[in-house]
Amino acid sequence: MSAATDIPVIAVRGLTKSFEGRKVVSDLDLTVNRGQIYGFLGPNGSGKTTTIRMLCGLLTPDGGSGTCLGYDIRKQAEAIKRQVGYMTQKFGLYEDLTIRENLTFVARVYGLDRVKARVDQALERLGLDERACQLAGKLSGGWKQRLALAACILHEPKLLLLDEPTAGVDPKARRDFWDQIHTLAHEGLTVLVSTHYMDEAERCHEILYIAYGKLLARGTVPAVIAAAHLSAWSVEPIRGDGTEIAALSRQLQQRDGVDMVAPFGAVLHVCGRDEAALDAATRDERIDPRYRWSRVAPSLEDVFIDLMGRSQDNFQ
Ligand SMILES: Nc1ncnc2c1ncn2[C@@H]1O[C@H](COP(=O)(O)OP(=O)(O)OP(=O)(O)O)[C@@H](O)[C@H]1O
Repeated sequence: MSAATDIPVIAVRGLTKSFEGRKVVSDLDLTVNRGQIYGFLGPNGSGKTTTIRMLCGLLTPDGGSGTCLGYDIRKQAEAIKRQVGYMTQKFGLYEDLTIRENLTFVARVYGLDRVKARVDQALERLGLDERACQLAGKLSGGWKQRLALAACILHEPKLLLLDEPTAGVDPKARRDFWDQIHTLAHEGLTVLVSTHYMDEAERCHEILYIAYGKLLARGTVPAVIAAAHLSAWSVEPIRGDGTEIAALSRQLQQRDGVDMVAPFGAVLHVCGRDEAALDAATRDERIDPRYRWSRVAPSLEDVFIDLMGRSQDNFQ
């Protein structure tokens, strides 16, 4: 049976997985549409990799059901694996083989047909053709990731599951990598990508924020920010050596009405879910001449820090 095109690429309900008696993914519902880029965000250990592995048939869920590419995630794992490109955090390339040799090797290991044509196409799609003869071991981190992505699309998957593909890669290379992801999405590929970088989150069509195994927020970046109902102030020290701002941060964290305090360089962001309570809680400090307080729009990072704090409270 082949996957129908009008149904969601991923449609799962109630996904649950425990390790050693501890729930790491809890009752997760997820629907993903074709040609879109979904960013999977959340603190370390929140269950992103586990979810990705359940979706592509590498791990069987303890509970829940659904389909990936039209195939049952419990019963048709092999069919799913054939149509999914999965890029793990660590790609095992052969350093003493060239880019082309690496791709040819991967194509042969997976028993693909038309090896040369597939490798040529992957090289071209990812702009690797001019470097095809370079040794993989001599590539920068960004180019290595691009090679890993090329290896993932050799079998022409319909869905890419990318697990922190740009961890440790410099900003320019990350931007280039994201341009590639967008090109692939334009060509019809659906992408679910986990990341810890806010700038990458902002390049997704939708983001999914997961903490302690629970999906806490999803939607476009503006929708996720709006749904958090956060009010925010930024606090800038006018004079002093910066030690006061650390003390101020500690003081404000204790106050009712202040839900989140986070430093961004020399500036402090102070947020609350109840605007009146936040304003009341910070009234005295806002007239302190050592600081300049300005009302700001909450950033995605503010929202994530707040969500993380809240989920931690629920978890403990
Ligand atoms: N095979 C396993 N056996 C036991 N525990 C596991 C196993 N795989 C994952 N875990 C645990 O499950 C939790 C969730 O891990 P997971 O890798 O899914 O999180 P993550 O959100 O991808 O984290 P990160 O952002 O650090 O990659 C972690 O506490 C991890 O230690």
